[in-house]
Amino acid sequence: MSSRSDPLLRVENLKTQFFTDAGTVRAVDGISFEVYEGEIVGLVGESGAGKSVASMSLLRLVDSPGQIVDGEITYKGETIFGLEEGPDGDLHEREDMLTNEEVRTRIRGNEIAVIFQDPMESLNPVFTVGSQLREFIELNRDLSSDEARREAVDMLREVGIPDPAERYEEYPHQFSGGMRQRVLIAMALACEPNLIIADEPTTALDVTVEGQIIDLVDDLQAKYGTSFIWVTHDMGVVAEICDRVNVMYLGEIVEQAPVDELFYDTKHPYTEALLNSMPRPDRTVAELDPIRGVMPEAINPPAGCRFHPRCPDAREACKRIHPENREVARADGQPHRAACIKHDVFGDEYEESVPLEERAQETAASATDGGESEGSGVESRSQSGSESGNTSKAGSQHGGDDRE
Ligand SMILES: Nc1ncnc2c1ncn2[C@@H]1O[C@H](COP(=O)(O)OP(=O)(O)OP(=O)(O)O)[C@@H](O)[C@H]1O
Ligand code: NI
Repeated sequence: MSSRSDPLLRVENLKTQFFTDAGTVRAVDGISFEVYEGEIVGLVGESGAGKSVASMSLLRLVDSPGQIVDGEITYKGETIFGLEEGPDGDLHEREDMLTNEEVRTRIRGNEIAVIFQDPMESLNPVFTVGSQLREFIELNRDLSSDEARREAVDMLREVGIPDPAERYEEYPHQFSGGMRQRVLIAMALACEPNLIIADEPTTALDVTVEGQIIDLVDDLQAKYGTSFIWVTHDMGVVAEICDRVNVMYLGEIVEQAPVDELFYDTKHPYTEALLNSMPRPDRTVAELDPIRGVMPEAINPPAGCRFHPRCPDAREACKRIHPENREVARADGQPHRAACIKHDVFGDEYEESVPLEERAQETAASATDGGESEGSGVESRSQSGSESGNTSKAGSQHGGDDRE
């Protein structure tokens, strides 16, 4: 991995929302992360966590009713997205922000390419695979048609398509799912981008083919030094391919660490739960421990820590303190960040707080007792008026609607 100079891509406090009839969906709610040259950065989390919306936001590909409402996206020092406060006090797009035209012609494809889960959405069924690849190269790379054709065949070979000159003449439906995904990788690589965003590119494939594609990406990454953002819900894939990982939950990054750290020194209970629910060769299916409950809607996230209703470690304080992401450890000179108040850097409110599970049991016990006291509930109420950590608006807006 390259040295930690300037990151290739820097995302700061990115927020993307959908304005729907049912309300505002806070799909991406203040995430920050970096991608350095030559590294594969994972974006992992359950369905609905905001991984795809985050990825699309990076290229300003979010469609109405969606909109990036805050934050900054910088690529090689250029502002893909940025806001500043105007004289009227409102936020405006910054002057140095690239225009739509600039993003489309200079950034997309050439600098940052995208690979999606479903290749059929990106390939046109009525043209041959080769002609589509050739045209793409021709358009983006100032090559003659013949040169582009040669390049296209080379690229097909490069991504492991056997008999590339013959397969060049075939249509997308004549390719298997794995082969089509290889074509998309060829297309993404064709303009020699510095960064490829891959959104669950192997999810629809069977495990063997998935493994082959991952090996291919690993090889190509080593050869071309391309950086990747790899979106997946699968911790196994993360372990295989990523250098650093961002774990997303309900629009937020709750843990951020180099991959080995994430697995062997897990700092966030959600990451822990994801790891425990992952099939592993050393465990039987019966030992799998699915994450309890389902992720709530991004339209009305729980107050406090968004994971607290499902968290085995949750305490009373977790219901009201919305923890931002803080550095809780360092690994090989890199930060290990987590958004969980059980860590010392968040102070001792967690330590002093009553575990939620215990409280529930006590309340149940005192109820059957005839309820002679309010039990530990009293204690929790005396802790009101918190000051720390409440930077989020979520707390006040949705306070208490998740109590029961
Ligand atoms: N066009 C849209 N209109 C309204 N809400 C949307 C739209 N697109 C996405 N969302 C919402 O944004 C949130 C994040 O969705 P996103 O697709 O980013 O999740 P994801 O992590 O990629 O999940 P998956 O693993 O299923 O792909 C979800 O609550 C989703 O319902
Ligand atoms: Ni997605």
